[in-house]
Amino acid sequence: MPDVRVKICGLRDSAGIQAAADAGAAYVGFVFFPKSPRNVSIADAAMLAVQVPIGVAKVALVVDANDAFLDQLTANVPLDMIQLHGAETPERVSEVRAKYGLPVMKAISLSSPEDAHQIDVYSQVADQLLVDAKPPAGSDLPGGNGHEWDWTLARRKYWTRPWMLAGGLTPENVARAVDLTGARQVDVSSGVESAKGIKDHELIHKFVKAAQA
Ligand SMILES: O=C(O)c1ccccc1N[C@@H]1O[C@H](COP(=O)(O)O)[C@@H](O)[C@H]1O
Repeated sequence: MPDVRVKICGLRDSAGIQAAADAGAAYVGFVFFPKSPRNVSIADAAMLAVQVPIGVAKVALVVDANDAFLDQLTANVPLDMIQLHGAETPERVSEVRAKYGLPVMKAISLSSPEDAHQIDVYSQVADQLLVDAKPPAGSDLPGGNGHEWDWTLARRKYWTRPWMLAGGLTPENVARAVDLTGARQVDVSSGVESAKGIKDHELIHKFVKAAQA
């Protein structure tokens, strides 16, 4: 069985990128959402993206971004994937995919078995899915809240698109989450931070090791 592929999201500096790559991450994520403590500017991301080693995919996370922003982003930052983490409709997913010629990963939050219907809908249009927690009440962020959820909703699902498990994962619980769900890809942000927006390199290493144990 190949290793579980890990995405370290919300990187903001060269050292964090190096730590993720050294640990064996398959993806690194840059967050473009001003309300997030992990927000990066297009200029900073352009500088960071060229430092990402070949073989590690660079993912831009955006939330209901318009074309003007995506035009600027894709013109300036060499990317491998766009992650849509807002309320983008299936039509918008198709549009972004066609216009920018990059694979699109659509985030879907699950809090009940009925939400799984969204998986079928977005599987028709997205290249990958990211299955995440519903944000806790009062949060300004649609993701990145470190909120553990009922992973049994994603238990042993043979969805037709590649998918990533996210939401409240940590070095301590990721092995259990992988075991429970059968996820072959996992995504983390808060669980590898020492404070909001500050990545901890040791936690990054521990997380990748635990995910692949
Ligand atoms: O990380 C953020 O700040 C963020 C902001 C807006 C939308 C999504 C965001 N993060 C994504 O959510 C998952 C789960 O985060 P966590 O591990 O529970 O903190 C993260 O991996 C990002 O893909």
